[in-house]
Amino acid sequence: MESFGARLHRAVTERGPLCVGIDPHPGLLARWGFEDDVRGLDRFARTVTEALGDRVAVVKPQSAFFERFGSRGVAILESTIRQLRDAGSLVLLDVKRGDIGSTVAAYASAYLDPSSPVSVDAVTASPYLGVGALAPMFELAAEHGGGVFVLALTSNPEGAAVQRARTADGRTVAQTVVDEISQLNAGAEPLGSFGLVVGATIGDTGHDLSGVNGPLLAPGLGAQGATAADLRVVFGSSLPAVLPSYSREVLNAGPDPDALRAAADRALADCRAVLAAR
Ligand SMILES: O=c1ccn([C@@H]2O[C@H](COP(=O)(O)O)[C@@H](O)[C@H]2O)c(=O)[nH]1
Repeated sequence: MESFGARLHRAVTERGPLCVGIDPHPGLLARWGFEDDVRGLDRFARTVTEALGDRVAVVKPQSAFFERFGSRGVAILESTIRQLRDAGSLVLLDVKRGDIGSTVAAYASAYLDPSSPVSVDAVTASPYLGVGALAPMFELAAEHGGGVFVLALTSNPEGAAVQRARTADGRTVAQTVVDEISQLNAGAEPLGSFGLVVGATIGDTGHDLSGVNGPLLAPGLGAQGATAADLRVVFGSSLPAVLPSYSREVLNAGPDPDALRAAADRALADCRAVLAAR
């Protein structure tokens, strides 16, 4: 079984370092001229999938925007995942799950067991019940070639109070998360399967990401105010591992598929210019 890290490395080599989110905000549905209902959700997700599924390395559906329509929204999430995988992009489901270990095992089977209808290539996870509590997710991901991106330094301003608090040994909470994920990826080639979420908005926080040996998902670009140039400030020598992530910045260009593709191409070009100049 090929690891997620290896599959991601190949996807980024072939398609470029870019993740585009599918975030069907009510405001975006309105802007696209779609109703804020299940049909509008379906049209939105299909439009993004058909425009970008065959050219972007990673597509990141935001589960919340599907869940808000109940079981019919989740059914659309299922079909969106299928279509994206058929089109060749890796699917990173943004669900930010985390719980006690026995419940994490159930989340793991939901998203990382290939027999599940909502099985994806990778998920986002929250470490605030302890990184160790996510072990069932790491284990199932390793077994099936999946990936897990754990929140470390999130892009929102509220995150800092928790994530940059100091633990008893003087490290920040975020640095303990970084260090635990680094251990999981030790020795993996060409890239570990366990990633971190580090917002592009956070500036130079002095955290040491040099040993992660896994992908660094960078949301916060575009709508939240960060630019590709900020990636250099946030990530420094770890730039090669960065997977820049845009949602509204690209989605605002829709629903015209050509305009969506052009917006994704622009985002990729902006990031490539920074990542190539490292
Ligand atoms: O730290 C984080 C973690 C996740 N996100 C998610 O990424 C997208 C960002 O959307 P934009 O429209 O590009 O702002 C969204 O789904 C968030 O839930 C994040 O922003 N920051």
